[in-house]
Amino acid sequence: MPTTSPIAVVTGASSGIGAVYADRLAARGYDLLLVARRIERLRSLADTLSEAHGIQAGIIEADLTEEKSLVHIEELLGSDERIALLVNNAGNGKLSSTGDMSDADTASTIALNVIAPTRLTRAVLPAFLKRDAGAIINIASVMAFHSLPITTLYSATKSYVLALSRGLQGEVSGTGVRVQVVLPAGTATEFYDHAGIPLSAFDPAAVMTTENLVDAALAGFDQGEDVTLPSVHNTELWADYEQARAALFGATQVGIPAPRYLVNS
Ligand SMILES: NC(=O)C1=CN([C@@H]2O[C@H](COP(=O)(O)OP(=O)(O)OC[C@H]3O[C@@H](n4cnc5c(N)ncnc54)[C@H](OP(=O)(O)O)[C@@H]3O)[C@@H](O)[C@H]2O)C=CC1
Ligand SMILES: N[C@@H](C=O)C(=O)O
Repeated sequence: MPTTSPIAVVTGASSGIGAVYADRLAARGYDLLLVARRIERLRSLADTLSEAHGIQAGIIEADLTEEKSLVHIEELLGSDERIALLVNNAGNGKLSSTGDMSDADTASTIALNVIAPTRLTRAVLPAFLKRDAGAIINIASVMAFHSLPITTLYSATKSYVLALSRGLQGEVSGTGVRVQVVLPAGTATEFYDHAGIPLSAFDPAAVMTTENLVDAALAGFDQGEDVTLPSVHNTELWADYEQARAALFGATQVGIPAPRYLVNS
């Protein structure tokens, strides 16, 4: 039976953070469009959630590093007026030095973590702005502002997601459209099955359960946060970071070289 419930599109919904987002959004009454490559997982999750929450759950088998998949999802995002929320969650990352990464892994991580959320955001934003309603949740990472020798490329892609989200927040300011960027720290998911370093290598005390992560991220969304750091207890740290960032930017706008660089004049 056709419904008028809002639809949440969740990429990377076949496991981990995306699968929990799907459950929580279903519990909030969203119909779902679940996107990933493992169709059997999507089908099982969709059946479970529609049964448990009485919602309609659609599934789309898509490799978001492939053009034809992106075009298909873009067309949906731009045309289905029931779509009210896009969760750009799908992502991967090999934890290795840049030189040790294969060309295929390098391309895959940039395509999935950078190109896909950009394309899907650009597909849905005009419709959200036209309706003056809608929300985009981008899943970045704390690695967006911290690089290690084994996370260089991954950190760069997540830094892009953070910067993209912050810029979008400025673009939609004053409208009914919201953009939230979530920066999880280590979270117990299958991410590490493909990352090259097992989850067991991390301090368990520093790793959050997926349920706690998503529940905290949605609490941040409900509180109207633009930037949500689920594991950071001291909110002043982000405020200080942003204040320092703005001050540094202001200090760049002087038009003359700093004295320490006038060494040959
Ligand atoms: N786990 C952690 O410690 C942290 C994770 N994150 C981020 O959280 C997000 C979710 O990751 P997480 O849940 O941890 O890991 P998972 O590996 O459990 O989930 C990744 C999801 O992305 C999907 N995906 C992977 N490749 C593709 C592709 N080519 N096309 C479409 N979908 C794809 C996977 O589905 P399928 O394989 O079926 O396609 C899966 O559903 C990622 O963006 C990650 O960077 C951020 C900080 C910490
Ligand atoms: N996925 C994790 C890799 O280090 C993270 O983003 O924290």
